Amino acid sequence: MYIFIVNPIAGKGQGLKILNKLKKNILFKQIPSRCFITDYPGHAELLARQAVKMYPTQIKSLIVIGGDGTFYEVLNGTSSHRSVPLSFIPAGSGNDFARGYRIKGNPSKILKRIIEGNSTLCWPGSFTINERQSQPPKLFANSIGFGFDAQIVKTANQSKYKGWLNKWNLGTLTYVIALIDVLRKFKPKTIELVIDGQKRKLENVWMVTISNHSYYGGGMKIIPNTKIQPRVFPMLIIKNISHWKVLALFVTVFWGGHIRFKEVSIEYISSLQISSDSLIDYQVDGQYGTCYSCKIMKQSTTREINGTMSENNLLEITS
Ligand SMILES: Nc1ncnc2c1ncn2[C@@H]1O[C@H](COP(=O)(O)OP(=O)(O)OP(=O)(O)O)[C@@H](O)[C@H]1O
Repeated sequence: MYIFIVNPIAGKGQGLKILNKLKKNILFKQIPSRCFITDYPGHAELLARQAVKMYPTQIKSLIVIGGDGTFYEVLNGTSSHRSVPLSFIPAGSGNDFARGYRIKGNPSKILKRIIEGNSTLCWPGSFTINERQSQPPKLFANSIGFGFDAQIVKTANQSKYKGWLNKWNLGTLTYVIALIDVLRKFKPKTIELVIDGQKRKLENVWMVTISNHSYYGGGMKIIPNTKIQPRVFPMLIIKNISHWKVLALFVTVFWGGHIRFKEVSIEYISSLQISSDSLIDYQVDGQYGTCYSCKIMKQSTTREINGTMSENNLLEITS
């Protein structure tokens, strides 16, 4: 059984268009399938949870047609059924997950690879906001970021120009405009970090971002040449930098040149706790929120991602 969870409004209506096209595809007609359409934000998580309960052993792949936000919801909705393979047919405006996991080609080609069983392993990150111990940690597939990038996501998501630019396939420009807007008023923070058990207090911090793969904000190479690894992920910190230099730095993010700036550091870690006396803005897989503290861990359990270009092509095992 192939389960499709479709966000009809992803990419300004691309989600539904792709599903309707796929329904005419001969391969689609040959496979046992059920399609579920999301009606509201958060619905994909609920649908995914219900689908894995309804078909506990029969799901060959749970296929998301949508953007990174929908994939994030499905990843979390299936977190207690990690043996269920996931697939992603990108229909969103950003599609960083597809870039990071080399899910390329048109939807029919991706569906063919899904059915053929081409797959890659993914180790999602987990995070807990404000140490809410009563709630289980949530998962992220792409990145979690605190500070400047979170404010950019908030501004971009609330903007009127996002929808308009997405229509013209200019999703990345949304983030560039939002960046300039946020830059004018942004104030760096003092934060406390506990990195793999080691405490650090950092002043004048612009952003702290952890990413499971290289891409971010609709194609920016935030941590270039990231190898997806089972036990660690890269953390990027930007601090002690002038407003003007941030602008120059973000121009170079598109080819990964920003990592040469002395204000940028990258280290590979497996756990991080971040806290501050005042509210910290965060974004997780493009969804915005605020917190006083957050605990992030690299998950040791895998998810199988179907429809990628070749098996384990991204993997570098570290011991
Ligand atoms: N029927 C719906 N109406 C309104 N919002 C919805 C609906 N279905 C899903 N959503 C919400 O839409 C948001 C955006 O979806 P998604 O991320 O899939 O697309 P996108 O923003 O176009 O792509 P990307 O995240 O890759 O830029 C998600 O947070 C999701 O919860």
